[in-house]
Amino acid sequence: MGVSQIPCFDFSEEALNQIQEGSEGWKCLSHKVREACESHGCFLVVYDQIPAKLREEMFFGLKPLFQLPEETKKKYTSSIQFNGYLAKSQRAPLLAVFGIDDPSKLDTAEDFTNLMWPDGNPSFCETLHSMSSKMGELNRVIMKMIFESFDMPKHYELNSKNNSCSFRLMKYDAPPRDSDPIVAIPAHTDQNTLTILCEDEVQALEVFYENSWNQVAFPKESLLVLVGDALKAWSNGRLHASKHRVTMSNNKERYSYGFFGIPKPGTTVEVPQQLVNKEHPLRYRPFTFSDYVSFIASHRTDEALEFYAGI
Ligand SMILES: O=C(O)CCC(=O)C(=O)O
Ligand SMILES: [Fe+2]
Repeated sequence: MGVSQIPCFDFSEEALNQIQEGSEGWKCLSHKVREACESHGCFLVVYDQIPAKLREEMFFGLKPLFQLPEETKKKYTSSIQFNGYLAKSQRAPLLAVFGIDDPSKLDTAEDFTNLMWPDGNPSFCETLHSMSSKMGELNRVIMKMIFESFDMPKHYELNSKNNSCSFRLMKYDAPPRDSDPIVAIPAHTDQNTLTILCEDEVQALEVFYENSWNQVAFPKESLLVLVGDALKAWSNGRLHASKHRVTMSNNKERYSYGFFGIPKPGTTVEVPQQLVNKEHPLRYRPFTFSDYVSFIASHRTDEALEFYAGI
């Protein structure tokens, strides 16, 4: 296991205030972000615009949520693939997940919390709504930087209209005492565009680069950003989709949550003409994102993107 040398960028309010969108400083940071997406497929951002109190409230709210009876949790279903309540499974034996449809919309957050707590839970509803809005804003800035680094700001406008999100809340049970480490989510790439993750104090997330697994050490107030298959495909394979997994090795439970940027149902993922040339011949055929996700649901395979859309 290597020591984490994941690129880390300062996205603090103070740092971002010094660079206006479109300025030289902004372009320079956009370029570094793109380089990290090409070399590692992931990077850390120090992001103080999520107050420490909001982070605490999020973790504080997750515990009672996952303690609800299984019948209650199962009531949360969704028409979007991999959203809804996903109980522990053979593939992920310690993990339970809520994949929630875009809770940065207040009514979606309310529908979810009213279903889980029939008397309502306005404080957790507000926490979920605020956290997903703040992570959504960070996603917007990073996507904008990536598109600008390719000198394609117009494509950002087009893509942002078709972008939605899924917010995932995750709980990993503690492995039995004295057990060997347990792979709680096997190695995978995310299918979506960009994922932004936050974990509690139990460090268990690993990313694969330079031929080895590296545990992610989150600096204070940081989040991990990962490139997914849809963004890799859009970039004609220039950006690298980060392979990652979760390995639980202590007798402690773990909570994490993440913002998953996803193209809206029916959106086509297509390599723009500007990214195809002699050096970079077309690598992926256009595909409908939701069809790709349905394909994965029935054919879990390594290199799914190459298999499904590779030319
Ligand atoms: O729990 C984590 O930190 C990672 C979860 C993850 O990789 C996923 O949900 O795709
Ligand atoms: Fe993942």
